[in-house]
Amino acid sequence: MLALTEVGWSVGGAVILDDVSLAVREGEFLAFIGPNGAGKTSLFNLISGLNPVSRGRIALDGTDVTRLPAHARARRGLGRSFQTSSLWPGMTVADHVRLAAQAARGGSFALWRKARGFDAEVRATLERTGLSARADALAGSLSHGEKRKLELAVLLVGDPRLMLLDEPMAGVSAEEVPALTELIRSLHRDEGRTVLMVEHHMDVLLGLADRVAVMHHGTLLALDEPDAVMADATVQSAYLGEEL
Ligand SMILES: Nc1ncnc2c1ncn2[C@@H]1O[C@H](COP(=O)(O)OP(=O)(O)OP(=O)(O)O)[C@@H](O)[C@H]1O
Repeated sequence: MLALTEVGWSVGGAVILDDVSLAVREGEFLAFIGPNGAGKTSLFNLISGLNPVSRGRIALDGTDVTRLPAHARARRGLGRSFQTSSLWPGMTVADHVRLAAQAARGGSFALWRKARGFDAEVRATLERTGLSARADALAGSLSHGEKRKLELAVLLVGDPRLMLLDEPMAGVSAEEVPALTELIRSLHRDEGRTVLMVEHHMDVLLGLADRVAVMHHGTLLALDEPDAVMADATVQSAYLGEEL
């Protein structure tokens, strides 16, 4: 479904990503780990089209999308979430989903005009993400876990087949991690979506991922099933003194 061939990214002469090649099959859950600054978010930016690659090729469903902008990749089924929250604190949960639905269906993203319609879709999406009881709450009043759920709800409205989740557990309290983990698991297992996820919670990842990609200094250090990656001597030595 996704193939990266010798992908690299440089900024002002600094090589941030170098020679990253990997292939993801449809329905797979691939986790990305690596120390801070290893290049995980930068790689997601290249895959989603937020930044152009400096070298290499990216293909989606066998089609070269290397030169396609982010919105064109989104139309082909790619959706991504961001490490930092992208919600409007003064807008309700339901209105976030309604506006996302309006934008996804090609309507203008009119903030000044309350998006009408889409009630059934909003209801279903909030139910799907466990947010029904919070429909009328302002996003700013949500817990971290609920905010992460709402970001997923906004993403799901576009019905992405390939989801790039950048640290979806960031800032979430320990009590809220299991519900969020289950939601992400069901997006993959029950709905068959392909998921690429950057996450620092190793215990969460090991239970979700089919394979784990280890990034280190802008390169792909290892890519294998979770147990094999954790047992890999190179990975262990790269992480010596680092928290996995
Ligand atoms: N626009 C940019 N210009 C210059 N350097 C950048 C830019 N974006 C990222 N970098 C650098 O690229 C490196 C990789 O950053 P990136 O955010 O991709 O790492 P990461 O693995 O996602 O880290 P974290 O786990 O902390 O989110 C870092 O050294 C960062 O400072």
